[in-house]
Amino acid sequence: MRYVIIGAGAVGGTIGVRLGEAGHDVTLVARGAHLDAIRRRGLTLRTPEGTATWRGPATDAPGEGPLPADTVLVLTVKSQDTPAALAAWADAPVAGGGTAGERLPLFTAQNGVANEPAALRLFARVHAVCVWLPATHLEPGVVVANGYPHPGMLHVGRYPDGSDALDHAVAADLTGAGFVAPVRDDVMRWKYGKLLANLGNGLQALLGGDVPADLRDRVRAEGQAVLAAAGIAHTSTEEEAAERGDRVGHRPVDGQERSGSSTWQSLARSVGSTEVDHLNGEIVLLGRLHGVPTPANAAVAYAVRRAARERIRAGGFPPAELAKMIG
Ligand SMILES: NC(=O)C1=CN([C@@H]2O[C@H](COP(=O)(O)OP(=O)(O)OC[C@H]3O[C@@H](n4cnc5c(N)ncnc54)[C@H](OP(=O)(O)O)[C@@H]3O)[C@@H](O)[C@H]2O)C=CC1
Ligand SMILES: CC(C)(CO)C(=O)C(=O)O
Repeated sequence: MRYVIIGAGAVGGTIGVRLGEAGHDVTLVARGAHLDAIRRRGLTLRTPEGTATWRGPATDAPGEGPLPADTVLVLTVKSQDTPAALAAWADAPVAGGGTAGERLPLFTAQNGVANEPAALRLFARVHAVCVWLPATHLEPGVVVANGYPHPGMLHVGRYPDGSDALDHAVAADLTGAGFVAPVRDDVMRWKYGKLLANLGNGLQALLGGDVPADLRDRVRAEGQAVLAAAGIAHTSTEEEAAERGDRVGHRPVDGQERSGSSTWQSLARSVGSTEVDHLNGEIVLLGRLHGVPTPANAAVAYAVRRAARERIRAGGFPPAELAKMIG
């Protein structure tokens, strides 16, 4: 199998470099200064165990020629970038006829739960990955992965449910590349559990440092109430933690702990958008559909959107204003 990693940032860069180091055929998809840096100097992955630099094909779009029929596409852009990335790759021709959307499998290794239905509009074969992988991408050409002793846990399964031989084959490749990669028949249950964990991302991005427990508990309690009202199954914090055990911890890299959540990193890099509408915003959407009020998640989503628009750097949003909004 050949892997095309669409969005070789923190998560995609870690997965791509580790698969490449394990001997797999990997192409990285990136854009802008990050793509330029990868083309010039390779992609450098810094981990608690040392630094590796991957040198191989990097692109920003499918080429003119057809994609090999054994290509596996792995989508690792932030959720707000999913529609454009899917559109760019769905109609790419595949060797032997047909398009990527018709023939190639697409694995969504992302947070949130809206990427899979979006992918299924354009790709017939969608697999979901629940990603526990603490990584950071702040500098072009460089990714830092703090996971230890494994770089991360990647639950793999068919969307919307079930699992097949390809899930097992991809999980085996990920395991060979150092990840903990269980195959799940109910991968979306894991992803909804992860969604609850990620409701703290926006708060962490706004305030920096550790999220105050009372604020984190408020957004999670709303999330739990909404999922219960919607009848959506999710893993519990205890089940998640037991599964990860001591396999997915983290350590400093070159003396530095991980700086902040993936949402924090979007503000820190001032990219102008964040994933918040697919995290806290997903709870707001489900709350509106099922008649459950979600004022705390709505306030966090609003504040993160404002911070991204006004390019307020991560951790710089006025805490008093936030506390007033959340109430
Ligand atoms: N970081 C983490 O520790 C974790 C992240 N996740 C999830 O993983 C997913 C990816 O997050 P993360 O790796 O942090 O994100 P990053 O921003 O680090 O990486 C995504 C990369 O994709 C690039 N990109 C976006 N759209 C395109 C496109 N159309 N073509 C080419 N490149 C593109 C981005 O470029 P640009 O910089 O220009 O936007 C960026 O370099 C998210 O859903 C996140 O929530 C899950 C667990 C942990
Ligand atoms: C939970 C965490 C921090 C790492 O897996 C994450 O999902 C994120 O930063 O988005």
